[in-house]
Amino acid sequence: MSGKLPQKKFFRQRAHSNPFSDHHLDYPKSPTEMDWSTHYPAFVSEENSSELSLNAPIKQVDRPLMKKKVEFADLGCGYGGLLFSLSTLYPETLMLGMEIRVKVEEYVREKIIALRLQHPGQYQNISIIRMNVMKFLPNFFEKGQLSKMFFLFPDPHFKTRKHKARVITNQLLAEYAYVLRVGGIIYTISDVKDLHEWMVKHLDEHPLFERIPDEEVEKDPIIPFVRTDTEEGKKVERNKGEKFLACYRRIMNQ
Ligand SMILES: C[S@@+](CC[C@H](N)C(=O)[O-])C[C@H]1O[C@@H](n2cnc3c(N)ncnc32)[C@H](O)[C@@H]1O
Repeated sequence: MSGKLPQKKFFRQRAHSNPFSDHHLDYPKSPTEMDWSTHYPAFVSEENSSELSLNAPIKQVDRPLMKKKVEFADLGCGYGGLLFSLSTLYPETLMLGMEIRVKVEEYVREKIIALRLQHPGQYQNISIIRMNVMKFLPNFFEKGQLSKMFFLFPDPHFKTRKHKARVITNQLLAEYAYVLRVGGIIYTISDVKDLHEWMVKHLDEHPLFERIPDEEVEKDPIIPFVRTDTEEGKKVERNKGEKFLACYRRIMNQ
């Protein structure tokens, strides 16, 4: 491994991947079966070595214990701009990008490896998984595990018959509410007003989310990165497009 950053031009893939087709994705049967040690080797717990020491009682260790659990999830992370920015800002928080396109996932994975080599000790807290966020989320995360979920410039799926492929729907919100802890935040942003209004409508209607007032949202230190640090956000900036932001807090069951 040279530590050379991957070039995006070799990892291009057509913009849309059908979330309903069979992608032959690997996913754990449940969160306890997920091995995070290969994703975040610097966060593997020292307790594993004592488990394996000669004097320790013999015990089946399926997968290494981790010091931390993933807390931030970027759903449909694309080329990973947000992860790379937040990584050094919150070095002790584990973050995961989730992306359905093979080449795009490969690009982010290679970039993480290269950055870890270039900057020893850094970028250890970010990783990526190729997955369909519409299908297997509760297989990866326990109830209330996540503190932040990002839906940044999701695919708009303009046509009415394609709306079911949007990543915010009533059914999916129930899953997001399950993996997001009470007090956790969903961040949504889009340059497509119709999609923004669709996300706001669904989140407003859901009993487990409440909208965070704009004045409060603007005080959140993550917001500038949400607006400008993803590849899509940069593209909208270049084209002088408008960006519509809406953030929601997970609330308790009434
Ligand atoms: C318009 S791009 C935005 C990427 C990134 N969030 C950004 O702001 O640059 C939407 C991304 O979501 C991914 N995506 C769409 N549906 C998905 C799904 N069901 N599961 C995982 N990723 C998905 C697409 O492959 C694409 O990379």
